Amino acid sequence: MTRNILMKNMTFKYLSMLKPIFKNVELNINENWKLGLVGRNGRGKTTFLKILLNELDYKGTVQSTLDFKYFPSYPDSQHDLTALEVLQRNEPNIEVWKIERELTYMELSPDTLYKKFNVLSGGEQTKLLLIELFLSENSFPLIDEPTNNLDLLGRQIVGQYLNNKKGFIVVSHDEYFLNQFVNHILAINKESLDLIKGNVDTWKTEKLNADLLMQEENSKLKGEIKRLNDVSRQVKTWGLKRENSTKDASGRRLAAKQMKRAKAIKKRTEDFIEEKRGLINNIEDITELKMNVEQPRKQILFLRNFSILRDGIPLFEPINVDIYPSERFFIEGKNGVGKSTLINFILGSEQLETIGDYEITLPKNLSTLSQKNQENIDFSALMKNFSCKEDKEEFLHLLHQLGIKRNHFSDPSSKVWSSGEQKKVFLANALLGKNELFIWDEVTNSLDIMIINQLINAIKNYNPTMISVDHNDYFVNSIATKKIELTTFFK
Ligand SMILES: Nc1ncnc2c1ncn2[C@@H]1O[C@H](COP(=O)(O)OP(=O)(O)OP(=O)(O)O)[C@@H](O)[C@H]1O
Repeated sequence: MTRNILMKNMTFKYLSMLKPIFKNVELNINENWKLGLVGRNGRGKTTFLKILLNELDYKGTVQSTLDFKYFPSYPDSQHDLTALEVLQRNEPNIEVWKIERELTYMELSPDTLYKKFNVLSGGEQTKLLLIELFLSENSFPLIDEPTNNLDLLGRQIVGQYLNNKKGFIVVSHDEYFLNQFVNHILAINKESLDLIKGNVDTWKTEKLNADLLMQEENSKLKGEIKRLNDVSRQVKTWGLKRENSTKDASGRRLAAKQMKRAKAIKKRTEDFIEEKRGLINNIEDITELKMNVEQPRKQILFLRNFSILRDGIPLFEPINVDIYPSERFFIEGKNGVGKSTLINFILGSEQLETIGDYEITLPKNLSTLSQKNQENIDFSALMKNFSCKEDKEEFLHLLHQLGIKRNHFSDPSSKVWSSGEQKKVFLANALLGKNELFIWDEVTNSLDIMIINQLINAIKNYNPTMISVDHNDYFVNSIATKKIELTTFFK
């Protein structure tokens, strides 16, 4: 007998919020589905998973006998466990050969198991934690944004891995990744939830058609609202006129009747708007993002037969690179090949031994964005850091363009920000002021596809000079003018 997740009339609201994130949700999810959970930043994807894990106080019912397991669940770094110990923490009796088999599917070497988990790369840790989810047969994995530490190849391997499993929910903004394995989509829209059979493309086509219909419906609704408002105003004016011009009792009665009618029409208009609000608001809107860009005056980067040495050994095969103003240069290569190290070297933040020749001319006004999405942003410190009121205003304005409303920011420290919202704070910070060079490491991580599109349009419009690393193929191919693939020195 297959088991299900059954939601009935489920409503949930965080205390600090005015509106509920979920209202009267009715869902029936089958345990065998490979379900992609999608939706814009801050819509409530992680919240949905927390509801399934029974960590939040919702109204209504959520029934399931499934044993939910959440990703990522990193081990406490103080315990200094080996990868094998991490994988056996919930399944102490599992045989090692079974774990090794999973490692092969993930293209990890068996000796990874005997290394300390803490020293492994982000991509390796992700793969191991995903393997852990599927070790116990009865568990139902809830996988929250697994791609952040994975390069393109890693995303393909994990995609294939998940394709061979069944029964899980995955949250991701990477559509290519999801399309490798999902067979159902649950989309959190502005005002509704869509549950469909198919992959992200199926859902997008259906959503596009629904949006087109809704746009038509919307203009009809707006016309109807205008007509009702006009009628109500007209009847009120007549009533007022009559009230002022008549002295006899029957005239006054008629005037009072007309005023009553005007009020009734007004009430009807308001009820109508309230009833249709969901329809009117469900279409996604997006504003234009502005960038303040100046071109550097000189060549930025000159590398000849260049590589960085670690313990006297080149990290990657020597490279030759020239970067000129208005070029957008992307550094590619597998996890761990040295992309971030190269960026840190260019920025001068790490003193490293090198081979070959190099010349780096960094302009004065530099925008940087680092790979780590820092947890628990200290908002009060951030706000204090603004040297003037104008900067703070510009920052809030940029956040607004990225879809974070001012009232969301009124008491920022009282909230737990979603990963995408946190990323937007860093992005807004990186967009402040006029910049000549943008050095961005993994800007697209955690951002939803609409924000990525907004960023692509801004970059195409304002033509900034960039040096960047990113694993989102769509983003890179849309804006890169030059790319280099770093390859490991020892194959
Ligand atoms: N404990 C909390 N208290 C108040 N607000 C919260 C809390 N946790 C999350 N939120 C808010 O609830 C909303 C939904 O958050 P959630 O993390 O579920 O979004 P998400 O869809 O997973 O976003 P992302 O795509 O950015 O990861 C966000 O606006 C977030 O700021």
